[in-house]
Amino acid sequence: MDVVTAEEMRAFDRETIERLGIPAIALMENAGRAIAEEVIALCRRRGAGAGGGTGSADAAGRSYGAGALGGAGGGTQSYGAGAVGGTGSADAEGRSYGAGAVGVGGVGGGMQSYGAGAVGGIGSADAAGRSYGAGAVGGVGGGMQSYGAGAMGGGTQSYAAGGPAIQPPGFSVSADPALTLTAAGGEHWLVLAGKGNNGGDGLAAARHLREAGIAVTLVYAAAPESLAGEAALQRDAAAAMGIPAVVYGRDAVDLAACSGIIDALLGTGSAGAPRGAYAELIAAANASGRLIVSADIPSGLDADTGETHEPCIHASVTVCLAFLKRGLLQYPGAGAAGQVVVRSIGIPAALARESGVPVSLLTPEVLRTRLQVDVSRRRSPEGHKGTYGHVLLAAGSLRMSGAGLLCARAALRAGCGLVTWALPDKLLPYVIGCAPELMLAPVSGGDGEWNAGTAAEVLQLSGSRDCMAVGPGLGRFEGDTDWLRRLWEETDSPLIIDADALNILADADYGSWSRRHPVILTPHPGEMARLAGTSTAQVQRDRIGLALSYAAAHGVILVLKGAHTVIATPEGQAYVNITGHPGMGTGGAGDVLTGIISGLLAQGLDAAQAAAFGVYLHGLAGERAARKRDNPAALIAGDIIEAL
Ligand SMILES: NC(=O)C1=CN([C@@H]2O[C@H](COP(=O)(O)OP(=O)(O)OC[C@H]3O[C@@H](n4cnc5c(N)ncnc54)[C@H](O)[C@@H]3O)[C@@H](O)[C@H]2O)[C@@H](O)CC1
Ligand SMILES: Nc1ncnc2c1ncn2[C@@H]1O[C@H](COP(=O)(O)OP(=O)(O)O)[C@@H](O)[C@H]1O
Ligand SMILES: [K+]
Repeated sequence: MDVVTAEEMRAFDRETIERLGIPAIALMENAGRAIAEEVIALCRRRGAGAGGGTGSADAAGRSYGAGALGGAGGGTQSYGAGAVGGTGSADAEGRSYGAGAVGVGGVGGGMQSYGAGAVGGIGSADAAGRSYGAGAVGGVGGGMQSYGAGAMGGGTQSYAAGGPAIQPPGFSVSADPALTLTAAGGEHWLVLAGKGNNGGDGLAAARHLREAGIAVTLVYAAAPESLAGEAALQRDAAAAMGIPAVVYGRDAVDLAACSGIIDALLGTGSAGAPRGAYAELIAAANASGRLIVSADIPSGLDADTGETHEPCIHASVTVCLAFLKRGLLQYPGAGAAGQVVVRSIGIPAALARESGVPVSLLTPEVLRTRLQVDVSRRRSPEGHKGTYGHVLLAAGSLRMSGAGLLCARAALRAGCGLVTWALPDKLLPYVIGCAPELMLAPVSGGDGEWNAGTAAEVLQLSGSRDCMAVGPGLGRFEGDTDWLRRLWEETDSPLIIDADALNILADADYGSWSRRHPVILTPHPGEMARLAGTSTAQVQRDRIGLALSYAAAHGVILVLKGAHTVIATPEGQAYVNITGHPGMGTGGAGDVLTGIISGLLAQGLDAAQAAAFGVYLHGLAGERAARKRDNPAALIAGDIIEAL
């Protein structure tokens, strides 16, 4: 899934309108419809009657991709419960990716399920039960009557594993379930409309909600006469339908007197902190305690950096239009957006590909198709330990031997054939037997610390290894710059640099160091700040932007760790990972990541593949490890290794 800036988004808008000839109003209509569909799905899920289900796409609260919100329908009539969810894809962890595939939805247990499973029916799942591609999970029709293409005929369970949809015999008919709410009586939504196109999207959504029987009131942030272009057309259409409207500042408005709020105040055209009526409406909407659905981005969010201005909407759901915006992936914006659903509005996805949008969400599909990673990690039936490569690790010191041990064990669990851990010889008696699978290579360090003279020994060891990881628990020592420079310039395999080895780099002018093989740097934000000569806060201000520019300028693969880790390549690509868990904020979790990446490198993945796939697997393992604990706060780094 491509991730765009506001400027890229505007260019794709323009191209669609000017080159393809699709009128701007058509895009806005699609946007309004998409927003309305998500609001209706929300109303249905919170038990307004029809769906009865409380389905949510993602136990971890993340959902990217159209249809991710589809839930299970258990009511007597479930129009579209699951049907809406029928356009997304989900992996076994419940995360949903991508437009056009099948969401977690699609389970219809109602007496009549229109669309439950209906959309599903084509696709495939891998052996691990993860489902990729269009239609993968859908197709479970449990209703007494199932209408719709792909509905699996009312059987108890019918899985559409790759097969074509089976039509029930006889006459069939389908309605427009995504825009239908059978019991809309209790719903009254306010649509907060700005005067730009974001407001226009909200106004278009209002008409569809009204059609679904939901009471709607428009709240204009500016005088309606000040709207122009397509937004003005939407204003007039809403007025012609008799949708009630008030103007903030002129009429009395109580934002708590509703069942939900559509935030269509500011979108990608927003500049700086919200001003005047916009700021007041945002603050009042947040204070209302009502559910907020944002159009495109939460108003007050910087669409590129993810900075939240004061004030910024705190949405439950953000219906992101056409392409995922960078600011929705970067904290704190990611926290203000709630569940993100990316919906197509008629701007071809190929535009982003063709124009070389540099940032992608790291999904299994992106790993497979853009990075060409074999995510199934197939082992050759005739493979042996030599097939899967040999990691050399230079790590650990007297006070931080555990970092080396964690890293080495993680490399083994990542599936490499062999791991040799080079460590100061004084440590040897203490770590012997800690991980019997490891090979230990003591280097001269009488006091348990590293010293500059060990470079030759490490280089000697590296000669017959497939990659080298340096840094976890290393400590600093006299002459460490020259020591690292020798490893950098003379190792004949990919190098991964972490922890204190990053701090050595930060103090060195390493731009002049020569290097023939790829280097992966894995800084956390504090280490990144030292590398880039800036503050941690500045690093966190726009992690994607910084990672892209640093990796390109220094010719390295950069793994900027932390929630939503960014992997950037020297060629100018970046991948944003969304696996992981806050429980992973624990000492040694980064050492585990370094081990995983080196284990993958040894198996022959290239540096970008190993970094991206390593980060992805590390996050998944962290999630699994967190689920095993009574409370995720109890998670420790070793648990992540065991969950690999
Ligand atoms: N063809 C298009 O351009 C499409 C645009 N779309 C929507 O249009 C949005 C972008 O629309 P616009 O470019 O019109 O911009 P916005 O609607 O985001 O906002 C621009 C308006 O807000 C005002 N404004 C900007 N910053 C402000 C601040 N800090 N405080 C108060 N007022 C501020 C500006 O004066 C202007 O009137 C997208 O986010 C999306 O929702 C969609 O309808 C799809 C198609
Ligand atoms: N909130 C979070 N969500 C996802 N991943 C996290 C979160 N907090 C930490 N992590 C991950 O845990 C690891 C911590 O690494 P690091 O800070 O280097 O720890 P250490 O130096 O103790 O090994 C990183 O991979 C980071 O991305
Ligand atoms: K908005």
